[in-house]
Amino acid sequence: DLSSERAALLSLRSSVGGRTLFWSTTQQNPCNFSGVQCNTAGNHIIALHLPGVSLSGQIPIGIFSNLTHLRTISLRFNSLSGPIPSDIASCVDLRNLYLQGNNFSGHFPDKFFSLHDLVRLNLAENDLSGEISSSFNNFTRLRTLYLDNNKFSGPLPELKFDKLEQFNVSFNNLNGFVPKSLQTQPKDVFLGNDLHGPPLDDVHVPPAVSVDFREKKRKKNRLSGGAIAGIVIGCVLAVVVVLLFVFIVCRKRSNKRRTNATISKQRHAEEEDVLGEKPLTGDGYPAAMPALPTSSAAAAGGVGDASGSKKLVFFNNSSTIFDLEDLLRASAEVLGKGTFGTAYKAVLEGGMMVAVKRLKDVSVSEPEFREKIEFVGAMDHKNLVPLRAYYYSKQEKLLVYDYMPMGTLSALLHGNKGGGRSPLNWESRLGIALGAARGIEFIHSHGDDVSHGNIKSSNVLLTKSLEACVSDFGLAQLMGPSTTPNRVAGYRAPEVTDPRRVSQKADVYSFGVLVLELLTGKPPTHALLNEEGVDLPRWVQSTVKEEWTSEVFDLELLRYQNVEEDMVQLLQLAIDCAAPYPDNRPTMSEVTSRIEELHGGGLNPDHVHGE
Ligand SMILES: Nc1ncnc2c1ncn2[C@@H]1O[C@H](COP(=O)(O)OP(=O)(O)OP(=O)(O)O)[C@@H](O)[C@H]1O
Repeated sequence: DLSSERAALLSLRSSVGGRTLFWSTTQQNPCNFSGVQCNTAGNHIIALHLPGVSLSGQIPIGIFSNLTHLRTISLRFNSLSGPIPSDIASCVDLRNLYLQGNNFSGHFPDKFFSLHDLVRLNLAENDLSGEISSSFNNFTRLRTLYLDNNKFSGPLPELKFDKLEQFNVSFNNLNGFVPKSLQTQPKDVFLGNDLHGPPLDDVHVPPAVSVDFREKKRKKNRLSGGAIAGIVIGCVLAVVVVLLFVFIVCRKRSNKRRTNATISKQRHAEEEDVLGEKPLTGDGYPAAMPALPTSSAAAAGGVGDASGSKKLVFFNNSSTIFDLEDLLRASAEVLGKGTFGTAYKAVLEGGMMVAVKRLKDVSVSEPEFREKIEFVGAMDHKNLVPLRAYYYSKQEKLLVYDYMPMGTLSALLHGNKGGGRSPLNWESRLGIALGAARGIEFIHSHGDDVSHGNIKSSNVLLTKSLEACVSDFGLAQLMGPSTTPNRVAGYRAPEVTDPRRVSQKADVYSFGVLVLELLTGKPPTHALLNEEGVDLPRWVQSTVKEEWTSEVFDLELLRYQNVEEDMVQLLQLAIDCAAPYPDNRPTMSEVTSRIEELHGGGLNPDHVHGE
């Protein structure tokens, strides 16, 4: 008897913000609906979950007319009997109705056809009877329609749902032909009826067609003489280029060895840590870029251009040029220590701000470093943090990025939730997901083997207008095998064993976890210092199962009306991205276009402001 459990229910309800009446499926006590009364607080409940809790008997009339804000009703796998309560029709916002696995009988109530927002309807495994009405077409947003294993009879009407994803009418007493609109469904969903026509009848393919097809395929696979010649010439040229490169590198090395022999002593004395490790001040910040070298010290070693002086090397896309001395004169503060070294914010004399990353443990040779960093610097996209310049000397490797004033997504999501922090609204979160997706897609567009390798919320930085920019691209490949990125455990795809070799599909997995983090407001395992976090993909899967409900979403998001459907779609995309098998994950360009659809189609300015 639920009324005797009221205290437990109340405490459960308050733990989820007073909006969800949730009865755990592990609840063993048999209970029924007699004596359940809803007070005014009940009016705010938006989801009623009572799956598999041995509810039996008929649901008394009037329960649902007191719960008119319900969006989800789940009474699956109980022993409820009698007609489907018609007062469910008073829940005008209803999206999900799961009554599967009970003994409901009688007709599907006509009153329900006014529930225009219904998205998931699961009536499978009951004793429902009567004809399937063409009024089901009123559910224009329907994605799931499960009517299987009932006693529905008569013909199947034309059912046209633009967004239908799940459909099943098998094992009823239906007869006649499968209507045209449903002929694209798989055979299984119609079995166990007296139905005819495609897809139930096999379609015979004449052999001539398949022969033609094979012939075409063979032709397609054959290479023309010109193409073969092109490939041979290309290969020869590639070999010549490689040999030339090896020759130049060898010559350079032998020259360098000779020069080193004469000046090495003097250089070793002078060449020093450009920045030096200066002790931090009491509040954790040094007053300026530590240990500024004089220009003569700077000139003593390192990069060496034609004139022999140390220089910052700028990339083409940089509009503002400053030199190493300007940078070293700048006032600076530590932004944080990452896997690859320490990041500083430097304010140059004119007021320009840059973020300087001082790399440690670079394992690759100088030419390899330059080649890799030039590749990174050439990446120019509005959703990547621009790498403006780099500096290379034996002792010191610096990377100069644009400074991103709003900091990281991680800090914004999990930073101080107390006063002074403005919550991220739905529009911003969707925009951030889209920006990050576009940035990663751009990286992937440079070749099948080009990936980011370290996607996480602390590597997504934000502009003042909350535009997302992905950072740290290409750094993992510069480091030795002992450098393992910090706090990535929760983001790393299960198949990744070497953090320096992360496939594009593994980036997609990490991106999926990042989107789950955006939607749930929860950090994944070990994403934050000293915090456990959760295995986000598993947690979301276990909470959501088949029931698309609001419970997984960040409480801050629940205040936004009418975007739940979009949130559910983004959640589904994130779950797809975090599929355990890489082949089941979408590509980044598929991901981007799915988010673009939501961004373009779903966002109504009226919906993004709170209640
Ligand atoms: N371009 C930037 N603009 C503003 N802040 C930045 C910038 N780059 C880094 N930061 C800040 O510096 C901190 C340290 O960054 P860094 O990239 O070195 O480490 P991380 O992202 O925390 O970890 P990892 O190195 O494993 O990716 C970040 O948390 C961020 O707050």
